[in-house]
Amino acid sequence: MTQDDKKKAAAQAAVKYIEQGSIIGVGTGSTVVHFIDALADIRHDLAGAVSSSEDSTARLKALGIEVLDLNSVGSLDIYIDGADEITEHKHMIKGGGAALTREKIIAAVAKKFICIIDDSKQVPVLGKFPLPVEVIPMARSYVAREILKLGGDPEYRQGVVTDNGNVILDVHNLKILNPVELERQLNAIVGVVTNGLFAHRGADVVLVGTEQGVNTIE
Ligand SMILES: O=C(CO)[C@H](O)[C@H](O)COP(=O)(O)O
Repeated sequence: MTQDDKKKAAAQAAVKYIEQGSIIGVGTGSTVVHFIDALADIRHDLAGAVSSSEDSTARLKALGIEVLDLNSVGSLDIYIDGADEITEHKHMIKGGGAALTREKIIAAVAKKFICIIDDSKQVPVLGKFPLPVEVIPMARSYVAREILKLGGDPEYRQGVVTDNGNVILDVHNLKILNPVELERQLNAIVGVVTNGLFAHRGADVVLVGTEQGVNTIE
């Protein structure tokens, strides 16, 4: 079984959490692509979707699923998205696909966050995967210097502009023992839009694709 097979199995398992007539939040990434594909069978049961990226929006629309502005949605029952790393406490690093800010906004609104991953994403401590930080372009060098003071090694993700018109710094060499505090510290740097730590608002349910099938962590 490949890593992609495991992603697909986790993504398909998420469909059963969707209630008829609901509006769903949809993340970004290769695991979410499998999830959107799995929506084909139930697309007529959905009242619409809120999307975290232009890529997911295009895929949802191609299936005939209406994509709604988050501002027009009073509440959101469920958000489904992948992760780059996740701990047993359901704290995550996200943003490998540069969609972290919209992902974090939708996750904040949603009542339930379902994280879909293959088992390579499970880690004891966050930080091996470089932590993405979305930054206003003119603040890039200043933010990089502030991140150095926090003990991380920021690297400018060349050639990437987020859907919000900003840039990404990937922060290497962090051993993140207190993700809630680091999330707060990074967001307090002027010029940071948000960072890829999802600790203050972690996942509620994790669906893990493994060789043996899909494990559910509630
Ligand atoms: O946070 C994300 C995008 O910004 C993705 O959820 C994360 O990068 C995982 O991606 P994939 O499903 O391709 O492994």
